[in-house]
Amino acid sequence: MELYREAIERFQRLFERAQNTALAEPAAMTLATADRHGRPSARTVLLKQVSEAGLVFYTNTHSRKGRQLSENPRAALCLFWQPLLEQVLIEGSVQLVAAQEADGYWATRERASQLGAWASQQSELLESRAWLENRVRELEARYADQPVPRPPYWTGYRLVPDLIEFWHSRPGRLHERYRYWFEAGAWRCGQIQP
Ligand SMILES: Cc1cc2nc3c(=O)[nH]c(=O)nc-3n(C[C@H](O)[C@H](O)[C@H](O)COP(=O)(O)O)c2cc1C
Ligand SMILES: Cc1ncc(COP(=O)(O)O)c(C=O)c1O
Repeated sequence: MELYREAIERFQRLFERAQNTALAEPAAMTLATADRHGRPSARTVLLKQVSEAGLVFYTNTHSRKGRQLSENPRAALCLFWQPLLEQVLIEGSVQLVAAQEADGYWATRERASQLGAWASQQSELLESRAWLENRVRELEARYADQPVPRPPYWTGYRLVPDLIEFWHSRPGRLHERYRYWFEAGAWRCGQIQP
């Protein structure tokens, strides 16, 4: 676990550096999932928490990614912080966060985003923008003067890493790659050819 702790701390230090750049969304990460047949898909999500317990993002469990994760609870993340010329790849298994933890994060979200989570059946076909806007108006009326509760289908996922790779750009494409991975009951690490 010492190597794992080292990898997470290394990630946290890099993430802090990324947050001190001019990047608009340093927490943006590409999340790759696959369905039960192994057919992959990818999209951007925001990293909301990172610790030795894993990396947390929030989304709709009925979305395409949510359905894929229920069929196949493994995922991969890719973060590229251009001003730092640093890339991090993370792979692992994914689990739902505890309801209390999701409630805690939900409470910090902007009210408009909370209503948006109720309004949108994420990843389903949309008949028209007007329909969606009307739904938001209805929800505004329904929850007027009261907190917006967390929808049962909106929660967090925690990716528990079994591979973390740090990539740093170097001249001649001779990049530095340093990989930590879990194998046969132990964490290992080593450099990888560019
Ligand atoms: C910078 C950025 C951050 C995003 N963050 C999230 C997020 O944290 N959660 C989320 O559900 N969608 C987020 N999205 C939207 C997703 O990329 C995606 O469109 C949505 O989750 C539906 O994906 P799916 O149909 O593959 O499930 C973000 C998009 C961008 C461009
Ligand atoms: C649909 C959706 N859900 C969730 C998020 C991220 O969470 P939050 O809105 O709480 O920052 C985003 C960020 O872009 C998003 O587009």
